[in-house]
Amino acid sequence: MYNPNEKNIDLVRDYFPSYHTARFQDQPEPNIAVQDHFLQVTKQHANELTTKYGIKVHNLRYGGSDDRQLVDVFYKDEASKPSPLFVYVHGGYWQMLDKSHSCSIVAPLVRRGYRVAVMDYNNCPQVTLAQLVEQFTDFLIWIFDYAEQTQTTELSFAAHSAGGHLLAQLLHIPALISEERRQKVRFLFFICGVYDLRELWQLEPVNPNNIFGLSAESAEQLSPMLWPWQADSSSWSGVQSHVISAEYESVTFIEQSRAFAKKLQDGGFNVTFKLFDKYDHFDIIEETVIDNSPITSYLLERLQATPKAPNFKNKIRNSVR
Ligand SMILES: N[C@@H](CC(=O)c1ccccc1NC=O)C(=O)O
Repeated sequence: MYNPNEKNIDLVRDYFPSYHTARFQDQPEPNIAVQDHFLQVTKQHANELTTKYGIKVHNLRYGGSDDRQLVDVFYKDEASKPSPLFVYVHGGYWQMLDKSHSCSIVAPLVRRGYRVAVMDYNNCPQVTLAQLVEQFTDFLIWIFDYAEQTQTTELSFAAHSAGGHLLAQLLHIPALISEERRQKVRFLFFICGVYDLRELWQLEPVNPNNIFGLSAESAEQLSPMLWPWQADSSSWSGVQSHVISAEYESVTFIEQSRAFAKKLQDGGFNVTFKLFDKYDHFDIIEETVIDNSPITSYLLERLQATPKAPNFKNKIRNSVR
């Protein structure tokens, strides 16, 4: 947990998920091997969507003109058929990875009738973290517009690592998303995220030359862990959040997820916390490509539960009157 008096020399290690894998222990540098493997297999998953599985894709743009404010929407039949939409936000400490490493989850969901939007964003230092967060909120507005235009029945989001920090914006910004739009949202999956920037922004290996453009003050302002969550949770009562962590993560990462879930819960949100055995920061995403892996089974079981009845609360209230 955040402790300004902590002089732990291993703090950097705590903020480098690759050091906590239990795989590749026969390699000279397991932390390098695990990241290389992640890049290689996730890229393969992306390539196979069109070449092996015949999944179609629309390449769209949510902002900018020649930068990375891009979204790929994957689908089986028609892009605008009434269907649920699932959005994936990748991680990479706001400075690495792109949508070509972010498609592992696509095939299992498209097979089940989902459209899956994989979004890209400008990384630091091209933008500061504050600018990136602003561009991410542009994306959120865009995706709700898109959902309306394409007969989306319901909307769910998953985000990995630094992407979880970005996704927290959805629940936070008052009036960003209207009541009516909020009712379209069903599930948020926060997978191995970071929610407190107070330590990490000061670590040179994580934030070299302060490419995030943060100060002590802005790091606090941009930390979901410190936001006043009570403010508008009632308008999100139809949304279920699942905060997920993994056994082979640092204690710091596991505790950030646990504490974030607690914050949401104390703020009145519907939330669960789950710690997956055996996964590390990377294979928990790699295995989303497998239909019956523990992580995909978990996601599908929740996504495929009975849809919520519209205005369910009102109906109950009316019936007891
Ligand atoms: N350099 C980091 C890499 C990293 O943090 C990372 C890699 C892929 C996906 C997410 C990551 N972390 C947070 O977004 C490490 O060694 O673990």
